Amino acid sequence: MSTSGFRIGQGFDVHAFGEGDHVMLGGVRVPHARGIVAHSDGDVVLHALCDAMLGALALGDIGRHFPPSDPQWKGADSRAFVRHCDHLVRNLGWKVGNADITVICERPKVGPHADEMRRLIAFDLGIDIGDVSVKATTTEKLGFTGRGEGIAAQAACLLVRA
Ligand SMILES: Nc1ccn([C@@H]2O[C@H](COP(=O)(O)O)[C@@H](O)[C@H]2O)c(=O)n1
Ligand SMILES: C[C@@]1(CO)OP(=O)(O)OP(=O)(O)OC[C@H]1O
Repeated sequence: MSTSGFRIGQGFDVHAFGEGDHVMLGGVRVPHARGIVAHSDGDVVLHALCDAMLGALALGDIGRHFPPSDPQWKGADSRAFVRHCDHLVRNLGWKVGNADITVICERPKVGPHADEMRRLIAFDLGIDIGDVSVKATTTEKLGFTGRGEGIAAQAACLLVRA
């Protein structure tokens, strides 16, 4: 592995909408006309972030660390996945320097909840809220997100020496 002072990672996740009245996004319960189909709480923001953190150190992906076949993770709070990834990263001598996350959906509107997501993520990573960015975009009604069939998120993070 490189001995330089930085490692970069990126992650991407998609979940389908299903029955329910809310979606978990960045640890925040966001009211919505649909729920999420998933093994865990289906938080695409946190799943993309975990994959970015794991990817930065070539540690595999979220499904390797928390297999969807394992009943232990049924309905799991995805904040626990983030904290676990943070422990892994810190045990190897790194921490998240900053993270930048984009949520992709027509609805729900993410903007009103973005700062609370940033606060929770920064807390779980033990970093400053100014080092966590949460943004959103529609796909202008195109594709599966545009048709309101599901929601996606992508994340980039930079790891720095702890
Ligand atoms: N689910 C979403 C999608 C978008 N936003 C905010 O609206 C802005 C415009 O989105 P476009 O896709 O039309 O460019 C976007 O920059 C976000 O600020 C949102 O809050 N939630
Ligand atoms: C998070 C895990 C946990 O079992 O399951 P899901 O909630 O279905 O989410 P996914 O993004 O498909 O990632 C795989 C799994 O690690």
